[in-house]
Amino acid sequence: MENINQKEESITVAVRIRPISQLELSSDSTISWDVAGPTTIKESNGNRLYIFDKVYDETTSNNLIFEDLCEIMIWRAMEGYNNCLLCYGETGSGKTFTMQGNRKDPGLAFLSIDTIFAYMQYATTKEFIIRCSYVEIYNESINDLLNPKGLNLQIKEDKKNGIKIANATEEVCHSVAQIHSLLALGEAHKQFSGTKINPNGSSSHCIFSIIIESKLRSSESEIFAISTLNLIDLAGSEGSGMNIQSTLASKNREMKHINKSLITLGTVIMRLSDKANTVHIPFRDSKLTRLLKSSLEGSAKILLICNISPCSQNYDESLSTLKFAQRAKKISQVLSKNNFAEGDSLILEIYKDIRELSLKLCEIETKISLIPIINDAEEESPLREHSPVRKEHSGVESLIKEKLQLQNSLERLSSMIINSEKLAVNNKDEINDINEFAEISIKNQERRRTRLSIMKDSSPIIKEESKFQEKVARSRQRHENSIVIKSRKNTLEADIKVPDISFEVGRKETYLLDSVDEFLEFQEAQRAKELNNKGQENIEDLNKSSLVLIVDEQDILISDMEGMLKEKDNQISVLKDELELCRSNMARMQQQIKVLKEQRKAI
Ligand SMILES: Nc1ncnc2c1ncn2[C@@H]1O[C@H](COP(=O)(O)OP(=O)(O)OP(=O)(O)O)[C@@H](O)[C@H]1O
Repeated sequence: MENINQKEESITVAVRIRPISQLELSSDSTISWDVAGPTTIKESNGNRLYIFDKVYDETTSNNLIFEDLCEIMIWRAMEGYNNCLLCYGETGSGKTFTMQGNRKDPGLAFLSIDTIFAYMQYATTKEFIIRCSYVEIYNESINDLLNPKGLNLQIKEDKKNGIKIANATEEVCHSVAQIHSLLALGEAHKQFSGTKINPNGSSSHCIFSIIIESKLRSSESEIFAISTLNLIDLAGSEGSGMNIQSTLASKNREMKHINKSLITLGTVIMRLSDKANTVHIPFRDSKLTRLLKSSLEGSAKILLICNISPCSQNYDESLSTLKFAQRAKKISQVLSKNNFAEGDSLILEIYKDIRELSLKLCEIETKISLIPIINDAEEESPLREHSPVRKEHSGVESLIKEKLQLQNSLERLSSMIINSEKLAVNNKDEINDINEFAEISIKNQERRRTRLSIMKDSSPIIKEESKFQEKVARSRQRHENSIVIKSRKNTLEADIKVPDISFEVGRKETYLLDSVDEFLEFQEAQRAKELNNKGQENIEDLNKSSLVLIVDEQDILISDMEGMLKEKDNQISVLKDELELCRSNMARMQQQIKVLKEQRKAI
């Protein structure tokens, strides 16, 4: 598969302005920031413009941000690339709303989970294992949000596994509802600051990690992919940017610790953004930066969403957030797919265990079937205790017990593996067990699947996935219709690999042919069939999805051009203002020169 990410990319940075609050409406606060285009934010009372990958105003929904920036992140994650979403901003700026949202507008974490499950239903050739962990960094201590006893967890660092949190709970999840309940459990264990600005504000950095493993469904295949999607809701950044010393002096210990992580993050970002920097990068100075080290160095694609308040009373902090965002934008990363050894894969380990247990189960079933059945007469016999059959029978109970245990273990192991069929059944269960959230989530998954099939030609990852699925479907079809020529005299046996994909599906088709000529003829016919299929496909593809894509692409192009036009208009108006200023300065200077000349004449 083409490696789409072996090029240098910068961190994706977006800015989101939250709506003005009731409290702010009733105060004498004014609006400080305007969105001047899809990528530009402007000071309301000034001419300063800041440009990012995306800028969102107060009317933007989480769903729109997700489709703009996160959907592709999930696709990458499903294909084995690490991703990290960070929400940054001062207290009350909307970080948690962006991550979690509400029932009407679910946040990026919930939409990510829905999309992961939609993808798993779409990718019919693969099987998956999903594991989740949820930790917070509070007062420079890492606590397990899924286990209240897991306090002050340590960071483990080794060359093979990279950076990990030792003993953090990792739950294997097989449904959306199960992940939702983990998020709710974590929420109940979080540290809250409860400030006046934001009564429900969080005072810790919260990291929700989803580890995604996938493997081709063919049982022989040992090819697997593994990736981590980190969703990070940072604590309020106030005081971590400007006036650090004065702010720190006036805050309590908790605040200092929050800031220690964020100030270190700021320093790390600043040094990484300076390409000429040769100074040491202090990743190890805080827990947050230690955990983010490998992501920032390129092991994960980073999406940074900087949240700001629109109000004048928060101007300094918003400006500080924008400057942080500008520095982050300068960081380039060279991304690569995870390269794990077989021993690191849970999915392969589970497959191995399933194979071993199935074998044992077979042996036990054979043993049980070989034990003669005691008939009633024998049971009644006074010699029954000494009967060899009876003796054998005493062992049957323990065999049946062992069989039941094996069956339970097998069931438990295979329930960890997710595939498209199991999900279809799961979704039905979730609908039956209806709650409002499950309904929203299932509708969401359906929508994502539709988008997935519309987007398949425009995303390199989806294109590969769908090309692959089409190939497998074709090869299966061919296998069913294949003519197996029976051996006659002078038989020639030839193993014909299905072109391109036999390696991936790990399957060979064996045809028995009578002569070399027949073999060559057969090959020719296969090739012709393939070409014919391709032609058909191209026409169908063109008819079906091209129109939708062309319209979609044109819409994006138009909105981008409108944004660029707005930006240019803004720049022109800034330049016009400057020209006007220059002209009036020039007129004033000419006037002064005239006066000076007259004065000189008079002298
Ligand atoms: N885009 C938005 N649309 C509607 N309400 C929003 C939006 N952004 C934020 N809010 C509301 O503003 C308030 C503060 O937002 P939120 O709790 O997300 O801030 P935060 O940055 O996470 O704060 P803290 O750092 O203290 O946890 C909440 O009541 C939230 O519902």
